[in-house]
Amino acid sequence: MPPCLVSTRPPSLLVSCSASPGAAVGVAVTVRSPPQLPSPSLSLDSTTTLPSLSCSLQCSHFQSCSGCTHEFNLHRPVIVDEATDFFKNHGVSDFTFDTCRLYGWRCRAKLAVRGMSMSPLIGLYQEGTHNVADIPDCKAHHPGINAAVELLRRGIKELNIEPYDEDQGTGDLRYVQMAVTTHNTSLRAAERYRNGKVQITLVWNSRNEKSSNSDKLDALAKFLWRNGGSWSKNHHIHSVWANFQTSTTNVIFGNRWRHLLGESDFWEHVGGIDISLTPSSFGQANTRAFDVLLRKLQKYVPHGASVTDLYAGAGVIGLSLAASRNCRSVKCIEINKESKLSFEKTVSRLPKSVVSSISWHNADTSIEPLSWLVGSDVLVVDPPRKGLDKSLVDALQTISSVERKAKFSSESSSVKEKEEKRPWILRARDASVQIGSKTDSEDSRSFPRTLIYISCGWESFKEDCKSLLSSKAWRLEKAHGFNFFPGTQSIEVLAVFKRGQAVGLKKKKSGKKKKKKSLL
Ligand SMILES: C[S@@+](CC[C@H](N)C(=O)[O-])C[C@H]1O[C@@H](n2cnc3c(N)ncnc32)[C@H](O)[C@@H]1O
Repeated sequence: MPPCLVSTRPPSLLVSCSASPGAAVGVAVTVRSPPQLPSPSLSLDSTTTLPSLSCSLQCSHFQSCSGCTHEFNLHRPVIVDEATDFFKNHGVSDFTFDTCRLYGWRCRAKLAVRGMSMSPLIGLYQEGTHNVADIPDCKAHHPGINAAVELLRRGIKELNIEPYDEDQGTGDLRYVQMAVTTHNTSLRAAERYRNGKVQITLVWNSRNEKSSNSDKLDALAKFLWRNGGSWSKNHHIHSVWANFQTSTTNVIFGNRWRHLLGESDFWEHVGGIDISLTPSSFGQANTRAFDVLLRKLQKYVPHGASVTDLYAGAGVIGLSLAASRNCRSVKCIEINKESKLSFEKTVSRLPKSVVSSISWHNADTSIEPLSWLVGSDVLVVDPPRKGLDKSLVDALQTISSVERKAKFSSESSSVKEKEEKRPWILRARDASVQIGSKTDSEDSRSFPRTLIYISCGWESFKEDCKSLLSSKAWRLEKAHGFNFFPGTQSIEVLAVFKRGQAVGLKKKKSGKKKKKKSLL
């Protein structure tokens, strides 16, 4: 842990990290017991080093903006205590928590644009309203995002761009998506993060680039590029895109995307590989924390394993495993067809040494989930905040009995009969990409023995976890937390489940003494 300095901020005794928001530090903390707060009677001067931390946000937008809900102890959200207890109660007493970067961590942001052209508001909705809080000094944003927002603000004013009016459905600019790439190999590694470049997507209130206000879009894109693009003195813009949206719903993006200026390809480097992300595909907001998570995850996947990656987005997790663990096969399943292009580009940059059979399928995980699992050793799931689809939980709960039946039926019937009785046999699907030859050794009777659950929704994770454990089909083996969203009570969890029950639990009936010993 880094040393802490006592803040001079009255009236309560506050302790703040020695790292300033601009320093954007990364710290790894293993949580074993809650940190001790200093006793109120302790007399401290402004340089006293304490054994505990209370890193504070110090953001002028706190409370008016809904992005951050917690101002203090950024390094250790309160929910970590709950998570530690939860995992302990379920047999994992060595839950760890990586605090990662506390400030400037957000590399992807979707911001609403409202107000007037002379005084635009660019930020998040205030809690429970559709009033936009302007957040030019956001402490969570990568500094490149704040710089790009300021440039955009200037452009809106100078070019008389009309922010969107939700009530009337009028105006030009509805939202902006900012995504930072820190992957600049011409810089020394230590300088790359700080010098990240921003891909700006302007969500334009028109059907397409031929609409009546398209001249304004063109002018705004050129303004951004002239003042922040590769030829400008202050190069911090990577590229400018447009998305066209006229719907009156709250859906941010429409279906039409156009690359306007700058580089069309956007690359980042995480989990040991170069990844491509189009503005339309899912990307993790906290790039560095995601990298820490991926490197931890890799250790739980045996070399040469065959992996299914459900809720795969552009396949970043699966492809990082293909490269780091030399997987026999990697199968990625994702509902958003827009992620396919990013997946293909990422594959094109995988090291030549990767010989895995790799495929990406545009499909809904909740439909016949078992069909995706057959023949895999390891299943990785990374669902949205609401957690796993019910049909997938049901399938995972019954996986052992299905496997037993499949083995029994294959021993006692002909091949043809077997296939008719096995609805989970992998069916050919549309919109799939296959790279490398298909593995012919896929055992159609076996299912994953390891399940790696990555979660950004603590409440739904707890429910899914309890369902999996109650079925006795799975046991929890390891759990780690990551500070993906400092300033909030959300954490990212990586939980590793193994098939079957722990030896100690199976022997439950054979006496108290024995049970205690084997559970330790
Ligand atoms: C939290 S993101 C994870 C993406 C990816 N693992 C990554 O880290 O980049 C969840 C993904 O699940 C996808 N998704 C949501 N529901 C799905 C479903 N029923 N079937 C397949 N994919 C789904 C979303 O489109 C999104 O890309």
